Amino acid sequence: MRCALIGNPSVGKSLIFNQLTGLGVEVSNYPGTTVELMSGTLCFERTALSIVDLPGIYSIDGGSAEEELVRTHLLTDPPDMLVVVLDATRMERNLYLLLQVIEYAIPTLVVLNMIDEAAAQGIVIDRQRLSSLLGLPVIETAASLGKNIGEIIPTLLSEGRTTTFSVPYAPQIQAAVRSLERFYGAERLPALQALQGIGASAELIEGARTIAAEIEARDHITPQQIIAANRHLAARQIAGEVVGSQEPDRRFSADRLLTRLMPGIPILLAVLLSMLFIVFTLGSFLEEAIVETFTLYVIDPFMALGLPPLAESLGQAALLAIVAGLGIAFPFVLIFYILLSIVEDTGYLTRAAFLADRAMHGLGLHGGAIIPMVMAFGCNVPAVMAASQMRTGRERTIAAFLITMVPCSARTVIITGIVAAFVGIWAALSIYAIVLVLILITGLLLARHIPGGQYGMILEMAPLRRPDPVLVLKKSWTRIGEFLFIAMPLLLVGSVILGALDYYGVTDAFAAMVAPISEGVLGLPSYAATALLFGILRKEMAFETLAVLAGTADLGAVMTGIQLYTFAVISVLFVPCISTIAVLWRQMGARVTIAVSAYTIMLGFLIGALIHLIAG
Ligand SMILES: Nc1nc2c(ncn2[C@@H]2O[C@H](COP(=O)(O)OP(=O)(O)OP(=O)(O)O)[C@@H](O)[C@H]2O)c(=O)[nH]1
Ligand SMILES: [Mg+2]
Repeated sequence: MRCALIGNPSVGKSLIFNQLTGLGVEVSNYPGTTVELMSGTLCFERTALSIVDLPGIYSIDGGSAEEELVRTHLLTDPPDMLVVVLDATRMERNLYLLLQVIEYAIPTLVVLNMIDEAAAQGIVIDRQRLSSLLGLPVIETAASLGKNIGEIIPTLLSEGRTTTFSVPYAPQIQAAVRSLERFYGAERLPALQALQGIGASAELIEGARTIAAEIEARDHITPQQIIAANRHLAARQIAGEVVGSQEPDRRFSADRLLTRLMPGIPILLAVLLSMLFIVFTLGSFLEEAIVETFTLYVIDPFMALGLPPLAESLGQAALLAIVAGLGIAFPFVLIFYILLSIVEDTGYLTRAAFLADRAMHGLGLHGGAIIPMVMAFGCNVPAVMAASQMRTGRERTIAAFLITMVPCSARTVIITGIVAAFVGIWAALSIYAIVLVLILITGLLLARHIPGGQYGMILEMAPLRRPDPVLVLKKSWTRIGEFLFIAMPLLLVGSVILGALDYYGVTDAFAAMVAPISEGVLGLPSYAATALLFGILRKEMAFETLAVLAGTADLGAVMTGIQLYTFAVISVLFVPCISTIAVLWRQMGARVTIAVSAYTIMLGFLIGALIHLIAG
């Protein structure tokens, strides 16, 4: 099934197209932005629908490049259905085009866009009346607010039809059309076009020219001018019947503030930053409290039991997993989910997604991914869980890769504890820059190479409202349950396995085995490899283990700045921590988890080796 968007310049076609298909077409407040055919696909109730964004035109019978393009498209390769987009603030001019388009007899839906702008200007349109005059379905939208965009495709498919209206042309035009039909066996539309000097059949045009010359000689006006005048009159009459006025809508509309680039983007940034700040500070506070209490009352007493070494090792690994899960991931998960439920229930999430949509498309994601992506700076675990709600496997995979690369708070501990403390603040910031660039590159590459279409996101803009605290807590709790009861057991198992490997000396053997790499290729002391391995358990354990193995907390005394920098970059990049791996496995499956782990290991070592090569 193929459909096309058609309308005057700057009525919002491309904006609608973007929202329907998820493709980035130039949207600008400048007429004539779209000068070629853009097509995209949309999946609606299991049928694929291709949509073409036609360039904006004022008339379909003129000679400009765009007009010819649109006309040829409709004649030679007609879409199955048409969406005619009208600017509700300029009905007469827009109806003029509509009246021409309906002569092509393609099933049509009329979209009255910019309905928000019309309301602001005090213009009201009698939608029902318009619909019955034209014999076509009509819906009202505000593309810039995402309003009713979700109605377009369902209405088009269920109600799109050809019109019952025809422009009352002057008698001499009707007579001319009839004789062209009779003598040349032409259809009505080609006959009308031939009278205006356009069309594919030279014979028909020749015949029409003779008739046109007669009309002009008699009436001192060309058929082309008569046809245009008749259409203008019809457009004016319809507009006169359906357009009314009311008090301009001067109500304060929060939506207008939130969904425009200005001040929408600054507001979005402020919201994201404050969410991040809350997740960070409250999360770290809870984390510290939980970890300290747990160490004091559980781990220390356990170690004091003096169990046999194997039991002690495995027990310790299990306890470490509980600390990692409950003490570190849990506080972030909890706070993130409460905040997420709040932005969702207020309705702000859809506005944020709407604003971020275009930027995220470049990375193969949708606007909705903005919140998980940003919150991953707090902790990757809830971000991965949030991303597993995405609709297509392609998006979930891309999101899994990108989210697990985002430097979470534990990785920030490494960056600040190792690099900012011993190398310098600019060096620390440069690690963030490296990681962000890698995330961008990864996103761009994945978006190009992961198969599967990019589908549009249809956002239903629920009204803004105050969230209900009870509902927010309930929702957060259900989501947290997933983490506690599904990811935690996996985390425990993984950790115990790592503990056993350590007990049987596998980790030391590993360090010895990779010594040529860690020393030769990365320029790191051999114990650094063991520290990196422990970083899998809890990211910042890479830092703590390194200090233990180096025998001092003053890392600057035992390793060079470059070594510390390399170590930090690798531990930030390579393999997400075991909690993240556990949720990845649970939510996205083994393949994605293995792919993400392999990719990040490779990336970490590659960048580490590069740094050593350049600076070491
Ligand atoms: N207020 C308001 N502005 C809108 C609406 N829809 C689109 N716009 C704005 O109108 C401008 C034109 O939108 P486009 O989507 O580029 O229009 P177009 O029809 O593709 O234009 P051409 O490609 O030039 O034919 C942009 O600045 C949009 O943000 C709407 O419903 N309300
Ligand atoms: Mg456009």
